Amino acid sequence: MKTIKDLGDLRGKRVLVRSDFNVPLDGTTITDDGRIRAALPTLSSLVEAGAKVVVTAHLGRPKGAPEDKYSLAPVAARLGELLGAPVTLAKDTVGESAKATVAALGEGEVALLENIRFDPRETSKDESERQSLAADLAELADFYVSDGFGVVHRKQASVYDIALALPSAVGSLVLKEVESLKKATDNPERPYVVVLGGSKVSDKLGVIGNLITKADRLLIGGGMLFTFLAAKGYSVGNSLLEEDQIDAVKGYLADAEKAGVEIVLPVDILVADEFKADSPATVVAADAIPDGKIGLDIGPESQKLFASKIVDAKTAVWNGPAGVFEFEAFSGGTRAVAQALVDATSNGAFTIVGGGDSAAAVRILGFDEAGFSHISTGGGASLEFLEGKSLPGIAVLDA
Ligand SMILES: Nc1ncnc2c1ncn2[C@@H]1O[C@H](COP(=O)(O)OP(=O)(O)O)[C@@H](O)[C@H]1O
Ligand SMILES: O=C(OP(=O)(O)O)[C@H](O)COP(=O)(O)O
Repeated sequence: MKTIKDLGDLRGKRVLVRSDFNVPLDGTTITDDGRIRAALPTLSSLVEAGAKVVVTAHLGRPKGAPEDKYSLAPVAARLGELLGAPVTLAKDTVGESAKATVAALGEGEVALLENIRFDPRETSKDESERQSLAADLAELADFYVSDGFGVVHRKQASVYDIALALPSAVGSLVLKEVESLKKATDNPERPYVVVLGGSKVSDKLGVIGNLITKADRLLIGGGMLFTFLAAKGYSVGNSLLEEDQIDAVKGYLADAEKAGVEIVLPVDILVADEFKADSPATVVAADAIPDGKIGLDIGPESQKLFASKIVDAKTAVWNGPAGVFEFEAFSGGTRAVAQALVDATSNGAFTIVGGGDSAAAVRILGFDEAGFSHISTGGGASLEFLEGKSLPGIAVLDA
């Protein structure tokens, strides 16, 4: 893979960088800027080299059309603060505003294109549509740098197709991530424990089949645990449930048993009447979630159980908060998992936290980042890497 240095003298050249700026927001306030900070080494090195830096990124999952709540405006403002120089936000992705913004860039200046997922071609399954967006992006730049580690598992126009349309290089964040994650894939020390949670259930259930062949123990929390409880025949009230995945989960449970891999499920759940910060919380047994209730966190017994299954790990990977940690009353499970990982790290384990929200949770809940061996900016991306899958946004750079 070419690095930025291999691109030669970049002074005055337009360099398009794909970053992952999918940060958590409360309205227009960024609640954790970790992903923006993680992008700084690459962006600063391009600024120092005198390049005209054009950044493309997404925020959330808009439906292929502009939506104010998914505007990258808060990101442009924060990026400007962190770089110490204003970052112009183009009003569109590859249209007139983007062209004018790029044309006005001076050497060492940075501009951000509006949310690339406002263009339906970005996530299209139709290759020719993606290629047409990549061609539009390519007109805005001389070189492409892939630095959005959190999206390298997506075969999307600004991640994959663009790398075939411009001379390309890998950014320093992607390189750093790959180096750290390799430590968990090349002969991981055992026990190897994987903790899963979060809300991207259908995405992340898919990794379990492969992880069963690699890990010794899988702990299931967050939104995905309810599909497991349903697979065991329990009712889950109004909790997050992927009904069409129940059979697949039954298969994972059977495969894990055959392979001697332990699947640890919560024994109690913190439920509420509504998905709200102030909805009163009650603890119920995992096999007795009442109708109408929503599971928003793992319960106190499960927190102890999870901690005991994490502390003796020699390699531990965690993706996906154990509960809705953004609501204080439902942050206990996530806190317990994070603390157990910190304890495992001090016992000598190699520990990885991955994912936009999981990494944000660690910082928002006040944990010292130094308590973990590696905090990855990618959740789905790091899981797919650990599964041993080829990641399109990285593989394409070797093409
Ligand atoms: N029981 C639950 N029900 C609904 N959402 C949940 C539950 N547990 C955790 N979550 C949510 O999962 C979100 C993060 O999921 P995800 O995007 O998959 O993680 P990451 O960004 O770390 O990869 C958080 O916003 C959290 O509130
Ligand atoms: O937040 C992200 O991934 P993550 O939640 O797996 O860490 C990335 O920005 C990818 O977003 P996507 O899962 O909508 O493609």
